[in-house]
Amino acid sequence: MPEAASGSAAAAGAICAPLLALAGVHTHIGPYHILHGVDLAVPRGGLTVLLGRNGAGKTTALRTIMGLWRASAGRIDFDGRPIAALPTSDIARAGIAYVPETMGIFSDLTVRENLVLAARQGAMDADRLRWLFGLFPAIERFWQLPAGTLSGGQKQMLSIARAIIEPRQLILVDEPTKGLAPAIIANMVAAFRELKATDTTILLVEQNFLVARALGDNVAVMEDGRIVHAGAMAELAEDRSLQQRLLGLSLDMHQ
Ligand SMILES: Nc1ncnc2c1ncn2[C@@H]1O[C@H](COP(=O)(O)OP(=O)(O)OP(=O)(O)O)[C@@H](O)[C@H]1O
Repeated sequence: MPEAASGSAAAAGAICAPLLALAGVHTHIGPYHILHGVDLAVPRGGLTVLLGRNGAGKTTALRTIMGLWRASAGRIDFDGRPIAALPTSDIARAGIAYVPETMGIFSDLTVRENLVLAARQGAMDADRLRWLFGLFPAIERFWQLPAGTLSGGQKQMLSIARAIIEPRQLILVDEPTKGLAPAIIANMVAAFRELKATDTTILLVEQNFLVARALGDNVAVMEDGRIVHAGAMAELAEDRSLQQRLLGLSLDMHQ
């Protein structure tokens, strides 16, 4: 192959390289072997949904990416750099934010204080804040109230706002719609759509298949600590027998 052609092929490969790639990742929690060789590629831009039944290992995968559990084997690359051995603080500094299912907000502090603490320099950019208020109006409305007084949906929105108070390359979000009323879920979907329109790549654990289908560009399905399916969301959304096989879903039940 002529040199110029092989150079441009390499350049194309670099452009298409996933933002986050897990290869053969195992995680043990104490004596328990939870992840059994996870291979997962999260493309740059867009939203990848991680689906799977309860206990499949989705939360463990997010926590392992974030360095909150240590991978016992395998490789995790973010933006072309190995991160599996880095402390969580360095992984966050590299540009990954994590919104745990437990949300991690401080109930006794005000909404404002929760956001100030999440900003790296302790100072919030005014334009960014205005954009966040547009995304989640409740944040502005309850600015001076203790976060503990917010509703479940508002707390969830605050926890996402904390993750994106500064631009991030990748956010990992664990079941943000769990237990929320349909109207609040619709707000959440709208906010994720807007977030998708920015440069942020999103890896979303989501059990609500309608939400997953509405937001996902790509999907990966976990079972027993492994990825058993990965591909375009459109393909899974159109294939009921694949849904049934992978997720035990009857889509009609979810509409
Ligand atoms: N701290 C822990 N100690 C022991 N086992 C754990 C711990 N955390 C998770 N597990 C086990 O690891 C497995 C995967 O759990 P994980 O929370 O990652 O699954 P999940 O797919 O996120 O499920 P869910 O939707 O129920 O949260 C489960 O069998 C769970 O019981």
